[in-house]
Amino acid sequence: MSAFNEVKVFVRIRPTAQFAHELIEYSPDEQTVNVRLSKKSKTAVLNNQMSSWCFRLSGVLHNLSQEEFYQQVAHSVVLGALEGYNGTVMCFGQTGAGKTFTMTGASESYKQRGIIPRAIQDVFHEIDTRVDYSFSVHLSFLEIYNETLVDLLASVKGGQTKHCGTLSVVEEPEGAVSVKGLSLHPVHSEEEALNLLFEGEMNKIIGAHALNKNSSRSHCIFTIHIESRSHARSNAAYVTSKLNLVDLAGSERLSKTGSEGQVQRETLYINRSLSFLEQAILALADRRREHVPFRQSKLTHALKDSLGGNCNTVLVANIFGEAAQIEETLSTLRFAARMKCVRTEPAVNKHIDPALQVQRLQKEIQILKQELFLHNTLADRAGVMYEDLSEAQVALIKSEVQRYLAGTLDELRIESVQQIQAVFAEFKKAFQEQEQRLKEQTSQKRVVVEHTPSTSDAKKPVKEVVGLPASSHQQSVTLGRGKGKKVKESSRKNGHGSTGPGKHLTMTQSETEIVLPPSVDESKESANDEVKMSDIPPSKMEAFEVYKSEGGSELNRILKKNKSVLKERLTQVNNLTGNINSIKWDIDHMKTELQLYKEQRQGKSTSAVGEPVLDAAEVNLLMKLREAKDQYRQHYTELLSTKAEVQYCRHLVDQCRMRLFTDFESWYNESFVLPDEVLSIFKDGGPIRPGLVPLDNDLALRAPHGPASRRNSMGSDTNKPKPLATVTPIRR
Ligand SMILES: Nc1ncnc2c1ncn2[C@@H]1O[C@H](COP(=O)(O)OP(=O)(O)OP(=O)(O)O)[C@@H](O)[C@H]1O
Repeated sequence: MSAFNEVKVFVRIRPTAQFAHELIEYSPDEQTVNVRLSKKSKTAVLNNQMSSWCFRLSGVLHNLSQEEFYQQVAHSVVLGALEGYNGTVMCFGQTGAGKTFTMTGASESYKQRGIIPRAIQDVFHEIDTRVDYSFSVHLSFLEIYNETLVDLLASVKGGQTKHCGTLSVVEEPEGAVSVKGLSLHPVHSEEEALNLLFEGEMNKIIGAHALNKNSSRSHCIFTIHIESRSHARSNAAYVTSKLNLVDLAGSERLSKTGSEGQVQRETLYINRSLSFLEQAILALADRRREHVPFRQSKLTHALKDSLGGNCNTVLVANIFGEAAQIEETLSTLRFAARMKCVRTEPAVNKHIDPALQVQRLQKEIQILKQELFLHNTLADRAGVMYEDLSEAQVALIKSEVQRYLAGTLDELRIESVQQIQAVFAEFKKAFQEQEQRLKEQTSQKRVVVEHTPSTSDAKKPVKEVVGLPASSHQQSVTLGRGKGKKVKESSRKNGHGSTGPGKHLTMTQSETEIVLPPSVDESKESANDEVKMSDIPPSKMEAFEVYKSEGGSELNRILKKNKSVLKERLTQVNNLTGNINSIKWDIDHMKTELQLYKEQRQGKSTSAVGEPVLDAAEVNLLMKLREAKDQYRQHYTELLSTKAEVQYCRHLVDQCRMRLFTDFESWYNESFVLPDEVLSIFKDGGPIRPGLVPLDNDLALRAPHGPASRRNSMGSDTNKPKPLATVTPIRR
């Protein structure tokens, strides 16, 4: 079935010997009905221009047996219901046109049985063939009489109903509707279901009528509720559906039927509810309409999900074929044509059984745990636990986190997700406690006095004082632009008591005065400081220059010194390399010359013991060669040692630079970025302690000798050195 379906609309013409062929014509394709009203027609109330209508429908069914009619109209809807699609088959039309005959059939003949008994038979027949599924079927039978909901099976035992009292239509999630209080009767066979149908039929309200001696005076909705589950073991999903078989009360004209009293009252109700049904259909057919007035009557409300929901809907328009009824026939066909424009969106009603789903998931967890155990065993982590942590384990994690935050524990051992969660929970708790403490401290310490400046005060600078005695405000504070981010004490700015970069910044007015009672420490620290304020923090470049000349001057001096030592050592390396290469060249040259001497001497002068006799020039050359080799070794050793020094110097320069940057960042954040509340946490002490770190004199390159031992004391060198000049090794 497609995503969107048009409602299928069939016309059924009640057989008659006086069929008005001159007025009603249906085409051979059996999908079109033409209605003509001639001027001569007694009942014609329409003008000449509007005397002919053509209605295109899903089928015009005339002289069809009940079986043929069922197969064409209802069989596919019944099959859909067994698949999980809701279905509705509804008969509409004039009193006596054959709605009940179509829906229930003639009681005197089995062959003449209508859609409901055939649908029941179809359902149970299909259930028998679908052996892979288990089905449960329930029935309900609702009557709407004079806008009152009546349970036609209320008197039957064994029904299930969740609510007692008056029946009411209730809306369920996703646009479905149900009738609260309506009894649902489980049925296991066609016979059981038919018995309930007959029982309900007996309770229907029927009255004698001019056009029908057994006229239905109410709307009746017979519903087959189907639930099916696959026999596949682990399948927690199941589908449900409702098959609504609706026999509407007949539309009629009071004037025509001459009804009086009770029947007249019923007729008024019937006509009113059918008129609301038409309005709902009109709204549904017009796709631009957002609101559909379903709640105007019990009938439209009860049929809400059948008309505009996820349902396969079929309308049977029952008409007379006689000339006398042509106006009602026209009106029924108009309704049918509108209904054909309504679209529904059939969808299978899938559900998940929570109990089965839990069982399935538990089994899955079990398997996953086994797999995890196997994996951990193979990865040598067999001891890792995945169960909930015990109180003792939680307490241990808590103490470890506290030690970690206090800095007495370097690492937290994490082996499972449970642990991670517990650790994070502890972190969160610690953070919240700290925050709470902070709030309490702030509320105790801070007294904010809002001050609205008088006209005369408006142009004067207004003061903001942080932690200073009231008497010292005026001398100690100059104000920023008002919306300024921070006001910092200069002692914090430079970290070593000197004036920070605040002095470079613009000072203007603020509009509030905040007076704080001083703490002892704060008053001590700030009493002599001139506080300068700015609304925008200085650029980092600018601030860095200031920092290097003030708070970070000592570190900067050491860095510069280290750099110059490094430069000196690099020059030495380059000089030594040059020397070594030139000695090597000399050595090679001398070796070539000696080789020549050796060749010239070949077979000539030898001593008494057979050794070659060297001349003075050759001896001289040999001595020079030895000297050059000694020199080479000496320079080479020196080069190695200088290179080691270069490495070490480079390491220290990098460390100095890092330290300068880190300290600058802390100083910058404390001076311009971090809120006072955070800074006060640091002041009060605690595990977190960013900020200025005392200078470490070990970073100074006082005596760059013995590089190996110093390098060890500084830890491993992770920075890559620049390549130095290379030397050519000599063969010894
Ligand atoms: N297609 C048909 N073939 C044979 N008989 C029919 C057919 N349609 C209707 N009838 C007969 O017409 C009479 C009236 O039909 P029916 O009771 O079904 O009308 P109705 O539309 O339900 O009327 P009401 O709205 O008053 O209940 C019945 O006796 C019924 O057997």
